[in-house]
Amino acid sequence: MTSTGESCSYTYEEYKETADWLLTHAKQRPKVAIICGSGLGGLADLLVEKTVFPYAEIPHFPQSTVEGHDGQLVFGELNGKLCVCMQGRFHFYEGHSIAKVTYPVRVFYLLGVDTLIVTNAAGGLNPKFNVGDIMLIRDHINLPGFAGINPLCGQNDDRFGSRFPCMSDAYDRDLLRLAQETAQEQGCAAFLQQGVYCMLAGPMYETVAECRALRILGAEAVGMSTVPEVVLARHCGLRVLGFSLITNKVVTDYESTERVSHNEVLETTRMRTKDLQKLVSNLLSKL
Ligand SMILES: O=P(O)(O)O[C@H]1O[C@H](CO)[C@@H](O)[C@H]1O
Ligand SMILES: Nc1nc2[nH]cnc2c(=O)[nH]1
Repeated sequence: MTSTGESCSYTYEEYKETADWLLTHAKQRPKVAIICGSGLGGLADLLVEKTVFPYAEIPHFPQSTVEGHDGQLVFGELNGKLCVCMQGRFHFYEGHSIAKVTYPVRVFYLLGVDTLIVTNAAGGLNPKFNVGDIMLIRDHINLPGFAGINPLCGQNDDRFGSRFPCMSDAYDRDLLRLAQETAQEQGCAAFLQQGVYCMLAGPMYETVAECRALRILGAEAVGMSTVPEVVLARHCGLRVLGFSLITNKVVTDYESTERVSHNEVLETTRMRTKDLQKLVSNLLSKL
């Protein structure tokens, strides 16, 4: 890893060393990678024939520091599909560089993964959304990217992807359709939404004025993750499907007495995690 001032990047060889270590130690060769959001790591517990690697044991792997993110990589089978699950993701606000936050994505690519499923906990900006809704991510707004915090900044490595990747197709339309169909079949269409996720660096939640501004920008859910991983996944050609669990409604009114907290966020994930797990698991059987 090289680090100059605020920027930091990994070499191709470092990603390769991690991938080769995992290929040596794991029996499975997954095609699907799943990143579990805050309080949503239970999905990885459903895998069978598991091989579990605490992040601390994996060469070059970063460490999780946030409650609700366990910090282990789980290989196994879910509903007939070989998967690798990140039980705990990395966030920029934890002090990780953006290269660290996204490190696992290139490792997944080198493992032979072709599809990335991302999940997160997010605040609902769209007034039609309810707490407990599952929002399929149709698109995102990379707000830190507007300010130059982007995992693709720096020298491009053509072995991963091109200098100027397209992002107008960031979220795979076929996978979105499949997720909708699956939700209909399992009877959870009533709380399924679709919308635009906006990433802010965090770790503070938003002010009233910020929430109002985000709505004007077209954001429908807000969180502190996901976008960097998706950008890097698209750079190396992975198909992406994303789910935001709406854990709270953002405050857009100065008279409101509601105060969001991470406890509230984790409580909502507990209420809806089984539905989300079922949705991902049912969908996997169709891939
Ligand atoms: O995006 P995930 O990791 O699911 O978690 C979301 O919830 C946490 C805040 O409660 C932040 O980490 C935010 O990004
Ligand atoms: N930024 C942000 N992240 C969240 N994660 C869960 N809820 C929220 C929220 O309201 N705002």
